[in-house]
Amino acid sequence: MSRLTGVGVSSGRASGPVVRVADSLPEPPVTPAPADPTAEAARIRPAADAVADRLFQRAGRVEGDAKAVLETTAAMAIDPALISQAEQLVTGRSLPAPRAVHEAANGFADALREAGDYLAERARDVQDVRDRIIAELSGVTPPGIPEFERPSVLIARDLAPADTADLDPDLVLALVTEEGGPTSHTAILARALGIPAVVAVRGLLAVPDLVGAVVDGDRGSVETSGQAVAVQVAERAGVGEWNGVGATADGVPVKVVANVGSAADARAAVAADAQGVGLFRTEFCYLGADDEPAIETQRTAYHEVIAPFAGKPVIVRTLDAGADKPLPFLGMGVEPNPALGVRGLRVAFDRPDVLERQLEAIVGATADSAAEVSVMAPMVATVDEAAWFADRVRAAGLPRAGVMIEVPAAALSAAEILDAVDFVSIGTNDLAQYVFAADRMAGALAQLNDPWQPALLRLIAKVGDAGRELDKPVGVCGEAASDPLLAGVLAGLGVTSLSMAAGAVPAVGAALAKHPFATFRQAADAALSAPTPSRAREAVRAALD
Ligand SMILES: C=C(OP(=O)(O)O)C(=O)O
Ligand SMILES: [Mg+2]
Repeated sequence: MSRLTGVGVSSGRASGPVVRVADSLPEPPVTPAPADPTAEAARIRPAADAVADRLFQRAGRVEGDAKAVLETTAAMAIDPALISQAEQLVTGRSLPAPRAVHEAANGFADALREAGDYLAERARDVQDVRDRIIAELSGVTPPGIPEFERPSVLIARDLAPADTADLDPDLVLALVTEEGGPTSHTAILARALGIPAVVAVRGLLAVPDLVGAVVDGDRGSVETSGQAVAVQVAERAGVGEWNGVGATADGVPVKVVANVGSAADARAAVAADAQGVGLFRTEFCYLGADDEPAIETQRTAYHEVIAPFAGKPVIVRTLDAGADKPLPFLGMGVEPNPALGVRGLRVAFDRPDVLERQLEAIVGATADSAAEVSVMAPMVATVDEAAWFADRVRAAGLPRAGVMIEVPAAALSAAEILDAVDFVSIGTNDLAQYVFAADRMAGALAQLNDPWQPALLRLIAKVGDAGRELDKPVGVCGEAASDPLLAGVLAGLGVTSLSMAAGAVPAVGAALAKHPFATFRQAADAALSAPTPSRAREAVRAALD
């Protein structure tokens, strides 16, 4: 046995035989040039249609988040822009169809990667669609998860949502990936299934004769073996039952709400019984647009997302763009250090007109729905910025204004900021990045971006204390909220709502219902005084056992 380490992103221990997900297809060659480029180009659309049909068929057999994931991937496969670009590469540059799809899709994936953060993770989905269409064109089996014959540990470079959407949880003992980080799809999926997972395990795929593995999601370790390893499931968290009302066992309310970015996400959130929306990322409405979308276009797009939540809270986040998530119409130059540059609310200081038009569209979408809409700003650093934003929101006629706490300075001024706004929501993805000076997308720094880092939890505690003092809501809408073991800790730290991908909603709701509030307070104290993330996890497990 040899021991590898990575970042534990879902608790528990399990061991068993290994099933390895095939890597991406090899890069298709640039030659030979097709004899009839028009006929070659005409092969692309039917291949994309066939891929989409299969994904839609799979979507028809499942519900909720899995359905939304498969439908979104299917829609990506038949994206007219992707298909027509690939067709043009065949007719214009005489590339074989598989190569043309490869290049066109890579262009899209690069644009998403440049868009940074959350959108960068979508690049993986485009690659997945690319490989499916290429496999269809080439008549080979698409890469992805092979059929499981028995319960196994799934090993992969990284996992795409469409690979795993309809995975049978009874057959997957644990997930281990060489790439990915605490906010990756693998992490979200494993927590939703209640199975252990370790990501960013460097050297995993280079292990020769990997037959069995022992996975420890708490310690972030994987023992690999060339021999068969018996199936054993120790401390599998399981998902448990949830009645749809977020509360501790003794009835202290902690709202369990969803992160959404599209109408499909909103449908998945409703299907998962989310109590509302804690983060609506509106960037999607602007993506790929050369010009700023008209107010009416925005209003319609927002309405589609907000409307399903009649009588429920929906927090709409204003545009989170900048040099790291560039939008052509903002005309922002290249910055040497974009994560620290003019991004989020900072863009609105230069372009208040863009914010004003967005607020007008949100007011319209709110009027068209029966949801309880609030608005919040990303990337706020000071009390003055928070007050500036709240003034504009109220002047636009919206009843509730909040800000995200994702810059350490804002966490340290939480009480003063909460005084100026109606609520705050902690963005743990960025807060971790800025507290540890560690790019959230850098796999090599995944351990620093672990939300169990005690230094991060101490900052969250400061914000929770401020919320209690001022009796105002404090949410968490970063990926930390989707970890069921961490959920109770966050509640104990004073967090009053947790917002996450729809798939994580039932597991988090069930975890909150397992213990009374006082137990979560004790667990939170134990996590705060732990020296390392793995010791924090162990201490919390002990407190909750
Ligand atoms: C929720 C967050 O915002 P985003 O992931 O969109 O940057 C965060 O930073 O935690
Ligand atoms: Mg953020």
